[in-house]
Amino acid sequence: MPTNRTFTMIKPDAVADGHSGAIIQQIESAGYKIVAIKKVLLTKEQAGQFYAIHKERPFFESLCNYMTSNVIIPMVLEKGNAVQDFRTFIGSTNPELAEAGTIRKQFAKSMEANAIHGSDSDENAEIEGKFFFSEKELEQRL
Ligand SMILES: Nc1ncnc2c1ncn2[C@@H]1O[C@H](COP(=O)(O)OP(=O)(O)OP(=O)(O)O)[C@@H](O)[C@H]1O
Repeated sequence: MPTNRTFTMIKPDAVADGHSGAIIQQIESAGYKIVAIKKVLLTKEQAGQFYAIHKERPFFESLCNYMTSNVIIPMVLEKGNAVQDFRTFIGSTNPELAEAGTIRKQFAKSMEANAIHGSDSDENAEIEGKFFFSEKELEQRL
């Protein structure tokens, strides 16, 4: 059964460029409630763990370097049909292909530095949320 939560993180480029406030405002305006939020500087090891599924890909090392280049802002969000709707809301991984008005169309710089992450399934949303937040932090009722 689909849950109503997804996991996102504002990536280092968007934080460094001062876009985190605008992105959070758009997320809230689109109807997502913020269940949990923090600011984190990942270690290389943590970035490698988070993106372990990509470890054989040619961009893996560069991705881990990028993800540790500045702080990120991980969040757990709540809304009906959260996972699928949020993927549409942020737009394509490649910003050149992202629809007008999406977060990536507005703020992404490249395929790698693409401003924001969104979980691709309910199962991954739960795993990724627990990567950054304790059970207690995720208990919040909105
Ligand atoms: N070909 C590539 N070159 C460089 N970086 C890439 C490439 N493909 C993916 N990435 C980076 O790895 C991340 C994870 O890739 P994935 O295919 O899971 O994309 P996604 O599901 O759209 O992104 P995310 O999981 O961050 O929401 C991308 O968001 C991007 O930062």
